[in-house]
Amino acid sequence: MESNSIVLSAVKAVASKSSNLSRSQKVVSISAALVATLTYVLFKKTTTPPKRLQHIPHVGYVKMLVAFFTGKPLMDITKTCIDPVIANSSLGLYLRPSRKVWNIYVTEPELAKIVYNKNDLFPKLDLTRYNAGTYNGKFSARSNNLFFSVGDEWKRQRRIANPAFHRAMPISLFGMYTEKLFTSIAKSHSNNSNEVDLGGFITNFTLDIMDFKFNSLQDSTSEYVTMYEKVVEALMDPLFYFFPALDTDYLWLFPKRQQVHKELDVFLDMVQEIIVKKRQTLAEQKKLKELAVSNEEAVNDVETKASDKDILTLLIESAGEEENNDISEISDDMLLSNMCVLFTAGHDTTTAGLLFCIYELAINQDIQDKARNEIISILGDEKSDVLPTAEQLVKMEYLNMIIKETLRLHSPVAVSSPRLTMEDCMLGSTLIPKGSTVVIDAISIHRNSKYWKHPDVFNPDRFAAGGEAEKHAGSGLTYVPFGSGSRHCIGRNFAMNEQKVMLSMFLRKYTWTLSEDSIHKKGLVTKGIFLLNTSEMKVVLTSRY
Ligand code: HEM
Repeated sequence: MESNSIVLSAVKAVASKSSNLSRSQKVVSISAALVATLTYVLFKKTTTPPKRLQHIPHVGYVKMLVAFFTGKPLMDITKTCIDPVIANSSLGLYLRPSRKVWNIYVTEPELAKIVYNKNDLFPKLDLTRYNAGTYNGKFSARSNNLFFSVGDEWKRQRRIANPAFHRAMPISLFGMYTEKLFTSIAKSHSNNSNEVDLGGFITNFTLDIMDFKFNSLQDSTSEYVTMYEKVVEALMDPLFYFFPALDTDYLWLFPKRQQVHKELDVFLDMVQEIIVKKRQTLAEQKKLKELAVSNEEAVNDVETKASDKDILTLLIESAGEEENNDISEISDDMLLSNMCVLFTAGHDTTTAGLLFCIYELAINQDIQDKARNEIISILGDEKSDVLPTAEQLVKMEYLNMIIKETLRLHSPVAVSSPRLTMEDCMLGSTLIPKGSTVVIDAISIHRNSKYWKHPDVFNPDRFAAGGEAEKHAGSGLTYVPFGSGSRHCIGRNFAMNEQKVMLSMFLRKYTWTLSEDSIHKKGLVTKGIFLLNTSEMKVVLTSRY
């Protein structure tokens, strides 16, 4: 029945039964009936997918919302709300509610390949307009950065950023910060206990790698770190994410949130200051280099080696090259916007990858031993830290398989950003109407038992040469932790190398098991819905030297 006729029949029903009531009683009854009916109609409208999508099975709106707001781990939500829907459909698609729309989620590798590869038919949805004025909109959901831009602006952003990610890899920087990580871990358990919560340490390690002069490994209570932690918490707040109007038009109702907005302004000013200082340093280095151009040694003194350069330096330098400009002419605002997006895209994801890996190695001691043996065969077993070289990293095949398997089983980016359907089209056997939003469900693809044998089991051998993963060729995209197509993760190699350096040094330095009172004793507990992470990783560490 149409909404109008529901309301009319409700009013008629009340009017017919209220002939004995006084006029004011009648007004009250009819108003109450109207409010109740309108609420029902609105509820029905919100919780039911639109007609044009009703041929695709959907997950329960209320069930999802409750799970979301009660902070249930994504795997629990997947098992209780999503898996049953997928199991009862052969389409390889299902619907899931998002803020104002129902997104189409893709679970079949063949269909994922079409969506990722046909960028003209399924471009990334411009999310910035949904976030205008919100906390996320001020922080990173802006049209002048690589992650959120679309169309020609995105092409320009990608061209600018490409050299920063592909020309040089800061391998020595990763090793240097791993040594700092060891020092700060050693300081923390001088009290004879070997139990360490690695959550905070790894977070600080990956923050320092972004080299915002956070110096979090030395001072985990530094102003930047404290501010940044608050920023992340505020970004992930489900209430304001789901109802962005509360973050803008109705912000006056939430004094605490207003305070959080003010804190963000201070944080952004601090990052801006870092950018200004970095620019000054680079400009001074450039002048010194010009002065010393005839003197080989002096040039080497002023120039930072590519393998030691942090991401901000690389970004400023490659932007300067692309614009064919002096570096002082690149917009500060564009750098700020990109640095903010790299905080979440590059830092949280890698932290999660490392922590999930440490968890899997803690509960699979045989795999930990085998990985350590490989590392020792490459880096030796001296009783001191060894910083691996790029050539040595290539030889760490088993460690590579472990990282890949971790990213399959616990993909930190659980789902892709939404894509917009530009024309009515078929995805497999299903009609996708123009204007629908499509999302790749990496978690479900990675656990699809049609392709992955015993998908819930951690088994790095899947990624051995000639192993299960290779046999999927021709089955579409069965493995998408870094996305695919033109908008695949630009930081993929950066993240893989960062993890390899840290884990190889960590395996040489320590053995570890999961702590008895770890929250993960019965299985990995994650937080987040789109980006997965964990707040705690308590392990018992034994130093090997
Ligand atoms: C384990 C670590 C990482 C994982 C699992 C990961 C995953 C992903 C995924 C799945 C996408 C594509 C999203 C989509 O298609 O909607 C993506 C995009 C992106 N990632 Fe990563 N990422 C990681 C590390 C990094 C690092 C270290 C950086 C930078 C320092 C980075 C920067 C980006 C950027 C800028 C994009 C957007 C690219 C574009 O749209 O052109 N990521 N990442």
